[in-house]
Amino acid sequence: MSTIKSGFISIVGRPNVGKSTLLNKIIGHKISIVTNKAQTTRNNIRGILTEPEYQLVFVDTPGIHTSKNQIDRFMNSSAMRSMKEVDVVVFMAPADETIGKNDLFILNELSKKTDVKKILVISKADIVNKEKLFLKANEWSTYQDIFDEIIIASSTENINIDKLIETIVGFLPETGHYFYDEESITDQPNRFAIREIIRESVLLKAGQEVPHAVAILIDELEETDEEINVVASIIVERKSQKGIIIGKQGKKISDIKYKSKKQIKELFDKNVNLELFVKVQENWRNSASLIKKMGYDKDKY
Ligand SMILES: Nc1nc2c(ncn2[C@@H]2O[C@H](COP(=O)(O)OP(=O)(O)OP(=O)(O)O)[C@@H](O)[C@H]2O)c(=O)[nH]1
Repeated sequence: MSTIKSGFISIVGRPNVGKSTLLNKIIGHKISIVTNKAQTTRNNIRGILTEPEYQLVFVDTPGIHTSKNQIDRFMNSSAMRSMKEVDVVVFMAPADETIGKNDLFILNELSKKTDVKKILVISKADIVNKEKLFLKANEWSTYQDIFDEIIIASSTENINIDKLIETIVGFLPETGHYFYDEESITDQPNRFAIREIIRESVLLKAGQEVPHAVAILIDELEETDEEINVVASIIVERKSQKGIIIGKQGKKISDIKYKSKKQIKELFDKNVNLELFVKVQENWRNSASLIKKMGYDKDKY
């Protein structure tokens, strides 16, 4: 039986090189955008591609993906950190532009990363002729040692996109599990976002005291034009953790509820009714490192 491969990927590069277009192409209709409001202290999840054999979780690298004055923001340490926390970095540079100082800056940073796989995508291959493409590939070959793979691709013409996906999958670890269950990311992005908000509130309010092995299950979710009704369970591994999350006279759980409600309200701009339960389920997932990998790093708080 084959083992599931899964991991985190970020797509980096100067503005306008085609990062969003590539991501949309890869994710297709499966895109599940979680708004910025839902994710304040860690990498944003931009989209997830789930297949029986693998799951690719694309995360935002703040300042590299969307910023106009990209280099300034790239310098900020959270962008640097987020590059460390992924398994694969896809660096994009367009076939029709010269290698600029911004590229060189990112290249220099990439060259220092030994713990991630790096793929160079020479993008927009469709807009230059073969001769120019050859010259461009040649130009980039100076930097080939930095990369584990170089792929010439076009998102709009669907050139080498499958090859890119295959390459990414090849670089991912065999984890044997998905990070996100498929149901929650395909047709129910709201459920996904709410779950993330609650999880974040739990970790902010009780993260120091409970190991980061907390799972959130949305038991009920009803949405009308005016309001959202949510019933959710916070799953912990041990009884003692349940006590910590509930807190003295229910103080902590009520803080968690208040914070979650506020954020869900902001996100959807509707009234929110939220019921939270804390349940113990031993060894629900025996992997604190997995949680850390998903960005719940207490060092960030
Ligand atoms: N011809 C061609 N155009 C492309 C391709 N990929 C992207 N583009 C175009 O390039 C422009 C920029 O693409 P985006 O995907 O927005 O680039 P980005 O890197 O996400 O840009 P920022 O959000 O500013 O960082 C758009 O006009 C796209 O249509 C491609 O493969 N071929």
